[in-house]
Amino acid sequence: MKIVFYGAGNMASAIFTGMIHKGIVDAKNIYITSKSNRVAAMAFKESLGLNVSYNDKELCEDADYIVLASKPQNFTDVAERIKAHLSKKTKLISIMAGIRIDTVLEVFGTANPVARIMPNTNAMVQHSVNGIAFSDNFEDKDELIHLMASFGKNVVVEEDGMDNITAATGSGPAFLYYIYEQYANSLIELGFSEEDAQALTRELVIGTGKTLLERDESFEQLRKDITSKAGTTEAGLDTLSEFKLQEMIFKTLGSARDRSKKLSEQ
Ligand SMILES: NC(=O)C1=CN([C@@H]2O[C@H](COP(=O)(O)OP(=O)(O)OC[C@H]3O[C@@H](n4cnc5c(N)ncnc54)[C@H](O)[C@@H]3O)[C@@H](O)[C@H]2O)C=CC1
Ligand SMILES: O=C(O)[C@@H]1CCC=N1
Repeated sequence: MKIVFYGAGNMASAIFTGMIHKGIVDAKNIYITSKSNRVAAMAFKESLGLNVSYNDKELCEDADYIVLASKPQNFTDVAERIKAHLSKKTKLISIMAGIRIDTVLEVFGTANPVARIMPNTNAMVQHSVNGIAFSDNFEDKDELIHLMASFGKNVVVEEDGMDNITAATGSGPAFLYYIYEQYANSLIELGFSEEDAQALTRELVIGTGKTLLERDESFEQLRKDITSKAGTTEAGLDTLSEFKLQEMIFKTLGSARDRSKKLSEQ
């Protein structure tokens, strides 16, 4: 199997690192190319043993999958590199937020099988959530689903569901990291050093994450287990509940979803 990544940035590297670390694809079957960060691409060759090439004919020849992993705004440039060498049998995998399947086909002027994937950077620790939407002519979906399962949980959706999954779990890690940043900043305000604030917040997040891995109680139950009657947690939660946190998060997700829709219209 030959998998070619056009783009070797944050998201592509999380995917191919996850695939190689999980042993689902041999590094020698992965080819990457980029535009700007050639040094980074060569570093991946050194660290992971994959192939780096800038020869589009060589890259596209006998490719089973070509992963379109540039930013949406660079897609047409990437397509120009691939067009002349694209085989009809090659399956196109797009991770570009907001770019619809019919747009991919229109830009290439082909009828290749296309899958839209919406992963997240947790792929680098094999714990992504992957929204997947297939073109109608995509055969042997199970092979790709198996590949994607190597670095995360798959959620197969109709293409209209991709805007929501992009907001919820594609951008989702960034929203949580932002909340963790504010938590650490608040620890500094409480009087902790910046170093301690970062370390304590990190440990808290990792600890609650590991609890969620090992316990199946609901978020609410896990919260209630901490909240002693008339205790410190209850006092804090009484204050927290005065702010419209759920509305803030919903509006945040709504803006990300709307941006995904806007990208689809371009
Ligand atoms: N970063 C994330 O958490 C996620 C990103 N995505 C999507 O993944 C795509 C890439 O995002 P990032 O990895 O964050 O961006 P990035 O800027 O880190 O990587 C973009 C890559 O595309 C390459 N590139 C640009 N023009 C090219 C060309 N003409 N030929 C070959 N390579 C070219 C760049 O050299 C770079 O390696 C975007 O479409 C984004 O919507 C999807 C899910 C999550
Ligand atoms: O911010 C973006 O557009 C990309 C897609 C989801 C996460 N990062």
